[in-house]
Amino acid sequence: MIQLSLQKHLHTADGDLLLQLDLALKQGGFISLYGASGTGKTSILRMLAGFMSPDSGTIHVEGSCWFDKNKKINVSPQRRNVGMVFQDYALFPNMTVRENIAFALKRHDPLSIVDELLELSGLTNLALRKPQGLSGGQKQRVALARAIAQRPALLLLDEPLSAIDRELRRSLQETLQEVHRRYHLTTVMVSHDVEEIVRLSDKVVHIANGKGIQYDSPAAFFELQKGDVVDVRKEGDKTYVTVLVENGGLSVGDKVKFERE
Ligand SMILES: Nc1ncnc2c1ncn2[C@@H]1O[C@H](COP(=O)(O)OP(=O)(O)OP(=O)(O)O)[C@@H](O)[C@H]1O
Repeated sequence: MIQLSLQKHLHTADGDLLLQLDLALKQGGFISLYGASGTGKTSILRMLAGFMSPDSGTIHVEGSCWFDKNKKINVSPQRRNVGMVFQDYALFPNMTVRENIAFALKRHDPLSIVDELLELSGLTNLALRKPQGLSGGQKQRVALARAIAQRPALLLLDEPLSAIDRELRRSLQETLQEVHRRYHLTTVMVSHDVEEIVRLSDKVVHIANGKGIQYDSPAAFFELQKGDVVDVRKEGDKTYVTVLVENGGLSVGDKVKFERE
């Protein structure tokens, strides 16, 4: 269980904003943060990772306290056991794909984990390449595999797929789904993409006016029903339409499926 109660004054372009967030996230859950630009979504991830200090509040992750303002506890980012994937994949340029992933292993971890992740991410044939020889989507797969290799208590994804074109994004979403199914990593993702949120997450938190409101069904939050168009996107001369074909909405995977026409 992950429990947070955070308060932070943000200095936004429109003046000061008090961000207040109370959240409980069950182990293995996948939650998405959704909201307009500048509402503090990335700041929430940074506070979870330890790169930004809340003004007050607490963060507890699976029984350990990472932050408690009153008790003056603020565990460093290195000791928080967080995996992160951001839009700009920060890979080590001088290491191969395999080495980039292996770098995240803990000391006694078997190297077979790297092979498993290479296979899961469709990177086996690229294992010996350096990052400069990879496409954006492939680099993002490496970043994801590396984040998973450390088997973090919390996986933080900040619009990890937004710089990637439609086709690749779809296949990366499938990889993310598979990762989540296999490793049960508690995941918090920032996304503006309704389709992505409904497909991947089991809860959504809408951040607006400094407050976060949690909804148990992303499909219901977006007021989607069977047959509704979730997303229309033009890419080159093709138009992709995503439709919700089953209304159930409480979880992704078996219950919510998508089709393209
Ligand atoms: N350390 C800080 N202290 C106070 N305010 C900050 C700090 N860091 C960032 N901010 C401000 O917080 C606001 C929210 O930024 P943040 O990146 O969290 O929003 P966001 O919801 O992720 O936006 P986007 O969707 O555009 O990525 C911004 O106006 C930013 O300038």
